[in-house]
Amino acid sequence: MHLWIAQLNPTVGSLKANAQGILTAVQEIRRQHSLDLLITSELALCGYPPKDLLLNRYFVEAIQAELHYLAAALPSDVAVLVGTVLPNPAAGVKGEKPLYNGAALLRGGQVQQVFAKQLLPTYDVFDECRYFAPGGTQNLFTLTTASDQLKIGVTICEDLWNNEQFWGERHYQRNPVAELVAQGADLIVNLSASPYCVGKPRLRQALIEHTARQYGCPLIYANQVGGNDDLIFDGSSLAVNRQGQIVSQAKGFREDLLAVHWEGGDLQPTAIAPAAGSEPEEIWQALVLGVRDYARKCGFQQVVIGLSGGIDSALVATIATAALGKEQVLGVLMPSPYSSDHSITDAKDLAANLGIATQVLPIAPLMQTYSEVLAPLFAGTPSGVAEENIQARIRGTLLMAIANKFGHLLISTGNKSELAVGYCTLYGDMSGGLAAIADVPKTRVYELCHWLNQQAAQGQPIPDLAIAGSGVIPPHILTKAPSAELKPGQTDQDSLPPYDILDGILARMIDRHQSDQDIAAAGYDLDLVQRVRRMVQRAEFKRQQAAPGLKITDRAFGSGWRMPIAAQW
Ligand SMILES: Nc1ncnc2c1ncn2[C@@H]1O[C@H](COP(=O)(O)OP(=O)(O)OC[C@H]2O[C@@H]([n+]3cccc(C(=O)O)c3)[C@H](O)[C@@H]2O)[C@@H](O)[C@H]1O
Ligand SMILES: Nc1ncnc2c1ncn2[C@@H]1O[C@H](COP(=O)(O)OP(=O)(O)OP(=O)(O)O)[C@@H](O)[C@H]1O
Ligand SMILES: NC(=O)CC[C@H](N)C(=O)O
Repeated sequence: MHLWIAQLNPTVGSLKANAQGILTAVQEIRRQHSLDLLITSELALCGYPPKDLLLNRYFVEAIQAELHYLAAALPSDVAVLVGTVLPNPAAGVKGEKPLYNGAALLRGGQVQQVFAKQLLPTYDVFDECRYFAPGGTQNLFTLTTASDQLKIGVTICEDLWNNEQFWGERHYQRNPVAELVAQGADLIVNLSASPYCVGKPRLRQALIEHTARQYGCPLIYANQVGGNDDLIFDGSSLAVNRQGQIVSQAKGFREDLLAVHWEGGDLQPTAIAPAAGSEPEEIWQALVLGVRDYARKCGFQQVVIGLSGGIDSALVATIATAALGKEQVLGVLMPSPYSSDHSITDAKDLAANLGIATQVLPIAPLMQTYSEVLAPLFAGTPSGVAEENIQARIRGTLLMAIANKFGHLLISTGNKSELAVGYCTLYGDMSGGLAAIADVPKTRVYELCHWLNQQAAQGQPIPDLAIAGSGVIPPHILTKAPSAELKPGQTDQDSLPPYDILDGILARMIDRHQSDQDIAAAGYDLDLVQRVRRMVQRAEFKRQQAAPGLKITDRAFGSGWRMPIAAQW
């Protein structure tokens, strides 16, 4: 039997385009191959996550209409299992939610059978209990072709994740995979929308291999690809046989159509994508996809970035160049009287390497005007953070003026370490529509830049990036001390602990939820840990006004981070 995975990049809400994508996939496969069943990702018709669009009755009705249109438009001899929202017939009874997160089997011009997700993730970035009711247990169907008959068990993303043997603990009462195997499934399929974070593709693969081995049941895993707001979906769909060996594997971070072949009672080897790259390569691909899709799906072609000659803006400009093309990126250099000479030369060297256009807008006259206007009010006070922040705010205003004038998207450059402790200026360097590296700790920023330069030096390809100059990040950007250059001789380490120490503390505090004592026990100074926690808590008001940031870690300051602001704990 010829089973296929459609690893597609839906835009949330673009129902017609998403349905057309599925139809085109069917046509493309059928031009050269046989196709018995096509499996899409979770909520492929409306895109994942649709969030509160689901509270709109007309949106839900439009999805149903599109589902029936798609069923009618498909060739009648092909079966398609499409991820979609379904009405819950028991809506309203004892407070039941009105919808299921489900899948519809389209065959013979109609919706032949429907299946509902049973385990609804409601943690981190997921909020499915807000919209959906958990499904029942009727999730099997039989696929019959001239040569074979196959009992297929349908699961949707989280349904696969409650594996007590794999995790060493149980997360839900029910285990949909075990139930389907007990009901006689020959094969489990999983329609997923599983967002990326560092290490997630490997974790998923291990879970899938383990599950297939544990139940002696082959498994097909179809994941969404693409960026949707803060989330990046890596795809990395795959199929494993009953021994848990990979038989088909799709590309990561790209759309792909993947053949999965069933014969002799098991899945047989077909297409294996090249092995996953290194961790920096994976993060690089995620960020490039995240920036590209955010811009594309919001309707932007060009972006503007403030280039300080520092490492953060250098990395962001490089990501944007790979995401959108060098002609689509404008770097703006805005020296102040406190800017070092190298802030200009390093930024220009970077722009030459990337082949992007630059503009220089000196900000001294504006600083002077601000100072004169504020002089009567500020008279007799020492110059301090307020004056320093004016520089950042002048730059933010100029960048937003350019964004407005030319219809560009302003990409802000703050990293996770700064955002965590509030080392950034509201309405200043925090201005912008997308915070590309907001979930990348400063030490990772360095690691990514070193990786880029290493790839270039060794003549190794960097996915999506064609370098115009001799290298990528000018070496001086990597070696100089990080500085906001808001007053003479300033460095980040005047206000913050060294970044390797700060990031070590932050990873334990934020990603791993450790107490100050736990962190101190790992070798960090308790006073410093407590100071960092205070900074993190105090900066919540800034984070809640920040542009959305692309999630690449286990715990990002985005939709999965919900902290009070006016709180003291
Ligand atoms: N809970 C709360 N809710 C709402 N608003 C609150 C607030 N707490 C303070 N505020 C307000 O926020 C103001 C403070 O925030 P803000 O004006 O942003 O400024 P602030 O945090 O005081 O200063 C910015 C810091 O970031 C550093 N910086 C700036 C720019 C770039 C970089 C870099 O390296 O990239 C570093 C800079 O050197 C300075 O240490 C307060 O004056 C107050 O008005
Ligand atoms: N002289 C400048 N010209 C243009 N943009 C600037 C300039 N200084 C700061 N910016 C913008 O403000 C952001 C914050 O920069 P700042 O130098 O204060 O801190 P940083 O976190 O070390 O960032 P970077 O490593 O990019 O310098 C920069 O990334 C850049 O987008
Ligand atoms: N959409 C989902 O159900 C995703 C939940 C799942 N644990 C994941 O991240 O892969």
